[in-house]
Amino acid sequence: MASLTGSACLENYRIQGLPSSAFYISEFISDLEEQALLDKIPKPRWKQLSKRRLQTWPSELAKNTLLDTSLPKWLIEPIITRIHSIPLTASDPQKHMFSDSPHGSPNHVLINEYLPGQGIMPHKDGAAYHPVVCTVSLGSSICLDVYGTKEEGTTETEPKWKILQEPRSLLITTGEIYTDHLHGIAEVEEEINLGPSTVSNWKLLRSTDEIIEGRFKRLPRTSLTYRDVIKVSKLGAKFGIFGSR
Ligand SMILES: O=C(O)CCC(=O)C(=O)O
Ligand SMILES: [Fe+2]
Repeated sequence: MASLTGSACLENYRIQGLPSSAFYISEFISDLEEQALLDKIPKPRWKQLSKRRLQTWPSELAKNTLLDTSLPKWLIEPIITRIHSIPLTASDPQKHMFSDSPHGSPNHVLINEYLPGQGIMPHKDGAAYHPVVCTVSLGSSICLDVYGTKEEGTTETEPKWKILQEPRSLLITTGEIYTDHLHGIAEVEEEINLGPSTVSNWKLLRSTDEIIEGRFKRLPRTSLTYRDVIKVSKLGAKFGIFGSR
C-alpha cells in the first residue's frame, strides 16, 4: 500500500482518528537497509534493562543536556537524510519535519530491543526533546499503545489507540500526541484484537497478511528513535580550549 515515493509529502501518511499528529510510512527503508542497520548495531554497547535492551547515541543525556558530538554515519545515512527529504506539505517542498526544531535535525538516537513478551511502560518523552519523534522499526511488527485522558485530566488505564509498526516503517509523532498523551508497548508475546476498528493506521499498513484472526506473534523487534535534544553543551566553549564558538 502506501510506500515512499519521490513526490510524496508527509500529509499523505497522516494517521486519521488519532489526536494530532502522527504519520506512518510503511516502507521507509528497504530490506537491505534494514539488515545493514541491524548488522551495524555494536553488541558491546547494549545496556540491559529489566524489560528490554537499550543503546543511547551519541551519548546519554546529563541533566537533559547532550554533549556536542555528532551521530555516527550509519545512524545518519539513510534515515536522517530521508527524513529531511520528505516535505511536510506539497505547497512548501523545502519544509520538513525538523525545519522548526532547535538544530534543524535529530541529534540523538535511542536504540531499543524488545524480545517477545518485553515492552515499555506507559510514559511521556518529556521536556528534554523538541516534540517530534521519529521511530524506525526493525525485525518485527509491534503495537504502540496510546492512552487517552479522562475529563479530570488523569490517564485512562486501558490504551485508547493502537499503532501497528511494521519492520522497515517510520512512525512520526508530534503535537498533542507528544505533549498530552502517554504511550507504551505491552509486555505480551502476541498482539491480539487487531483490525480496521482497533488499529489506527490500518489503512496505511504495507500488508495485513501476517495478521490471522486479528493476531500475530511478535519476533525480536529493534527500534531507532530519532529526536532533537534541545540543550546541547559545547564542552570546548565551556573550558575555553577551542576559543569562542
Ligand atoms: O520502541 C519504541 O517504539 C518506543 C520507545 C519509546 O517510547 C522511547 O524510547 O521513549
Ligand atoms: Fe517514548
